[in-house]
Amino acid sequence: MDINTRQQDKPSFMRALTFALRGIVYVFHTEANMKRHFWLFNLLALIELILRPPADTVAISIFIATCVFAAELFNTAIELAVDAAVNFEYSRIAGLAKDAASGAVAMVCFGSLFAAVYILVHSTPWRFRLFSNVHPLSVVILDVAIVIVWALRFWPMSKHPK
Ligand SMILES: Nc1ncnc2c1ncn2[C@@H]1O[C@H](COP(=O)(O)OP(=O)(O)OP(=O)(O)O)[C@@H](O)[C@H]1O
Repeated sequence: MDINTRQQDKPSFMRALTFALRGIVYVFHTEANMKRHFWLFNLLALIELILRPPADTVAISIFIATCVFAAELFNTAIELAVDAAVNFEYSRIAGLAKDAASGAVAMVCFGSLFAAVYILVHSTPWRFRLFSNVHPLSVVILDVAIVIVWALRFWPMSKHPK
């Protein structure tokens, strides 16, 4: 079956968005590393809600977190494509392709550690600001990001067409 047949009644932007969301939800449900990234994102959000850095720092940290999610999505896409291409047979090149894809995720995670250290240093002196009204825009950004990421993580996984 043509993969576009099922959703041709929707406008192309909505169709593309539906496919993208389906891919994200699939990876959140199936990849152990993506679930780890999800909990690390929650830890980051909680620390930022407590230390309350300025909104520009929060926005950049959320962007970096989405880069980690995106890297894991690319990694999974490459793994699936490689498995489909070699039909789960052993292939040295297939193995190398998967190693390189995992390396990309490791690189982004490594880079994000520097950002985490920067945020922690930048937020000194550390004060417990969870219930304060310091930097209210930071709270708005974090709340919106948390709601979106939780929705993507726990959205029910749809069945893929064969
Ligand atoms: N078809 C294959 N041929 C040769 N080596 C492979 C093949 N499939 C996987 N490998 C090797 O096993 C490793 C793990 O592959 P696997 O598909 O299990 O990924 P994974 O454990 O889900 O990785 P990740 O933790 O990055 O999601 C690869 O990095 C590669 O070195």
